[in-house]
Amino acid sequence: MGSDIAPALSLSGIDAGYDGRPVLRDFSLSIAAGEVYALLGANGAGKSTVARVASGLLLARRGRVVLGEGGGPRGRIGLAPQDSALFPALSPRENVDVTARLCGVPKRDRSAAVNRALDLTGCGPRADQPVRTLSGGWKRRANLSAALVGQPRLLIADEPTEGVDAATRGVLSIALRETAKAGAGCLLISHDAIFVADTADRIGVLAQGRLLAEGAPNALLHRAFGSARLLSIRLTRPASDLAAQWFAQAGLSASEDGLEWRRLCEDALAIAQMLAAVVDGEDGEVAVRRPGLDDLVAQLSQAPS
Ligand SMILES: Nc1ncnc2c1ncn2[C@@H]1O[C@H](COP(=O)(O)OP(=O)(O)OP(=O)(O)O)[C@@H](O)[C@H]1O
Repeated sequence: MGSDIAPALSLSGIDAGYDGRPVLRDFSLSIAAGEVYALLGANGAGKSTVARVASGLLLARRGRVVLGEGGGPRGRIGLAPQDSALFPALSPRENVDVTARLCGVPKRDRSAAVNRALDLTGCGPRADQPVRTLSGGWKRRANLSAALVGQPRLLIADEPTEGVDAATRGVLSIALRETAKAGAGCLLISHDAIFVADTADRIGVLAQGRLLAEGAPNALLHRAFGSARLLSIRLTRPASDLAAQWFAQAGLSASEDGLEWRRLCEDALAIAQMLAAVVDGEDGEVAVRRPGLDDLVAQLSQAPS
């Protein structure tokens, strides 16, 4: 993203928390117009707190929140919260229409704006039945449509893919990409590493209220892991003493429950071949894969900050 583009969101030097307990300390983040920025991090890292500060739901004790060019009205933020903000007795179309009114979309443009927002998430086939009768995936689509109807300059989507299937995930990814292409900045909060890898231009990894890494997903993965591969062995019951000895000698570490053994290394394939017969004898499975964003989050969250 070019630095000449005005940020859709700029947070600088933010201190924020709850009941006097700090969560974010001297926290800064900038999202360009046209950019999808994903915040990743373990449970409790502070991701939703960033979203609350950005959307004005939580007041920062210190620091600056600047929206759009010099800061736009709050109506220009579209918020798709983690817990759906829809009226269960109304249909997606009626819910999106209510949000359009609240955002101040003029009456003459409202029907087109509602249709456009429903189309963006592919919500059309379920647009006219009560939200309470919809499955989780369709509710997620409707939730995002409501956030999009005001054509926000900043879209904040908190866990938009929680509990959705692969097809819906694909549709929601395209909806976010289209929204960014139309010039909005998107703050995406997600534990869904596949969705983030498909959707985000940049990611930030948050731990204990601090950004530990920031950059394009592939660049961050390359920086963290280079050409190393992740070797993992999955067992249905803890390894026998002899197998455990083999795994430990090959440099693998066991998970807490003893059912998974892992090692990140350059020669993962060779080690997997060497251990194949031992794993087979334990009735287990061995796999070698490229480390992903969830591995990056786990690695950074474990490292002392
Ligand atoms: N309303 C609240 N009152 C008090 N403490 C809160 C409140 N909301 C969040 N917290 C605390 O603030 C910290 C950060 O929470 P936050 O919800 O921002 O994390 P998160 O990264 O979004 O987590 P998750 O992935 O589980 O949604 C946690 O320790 C949490 O317990």
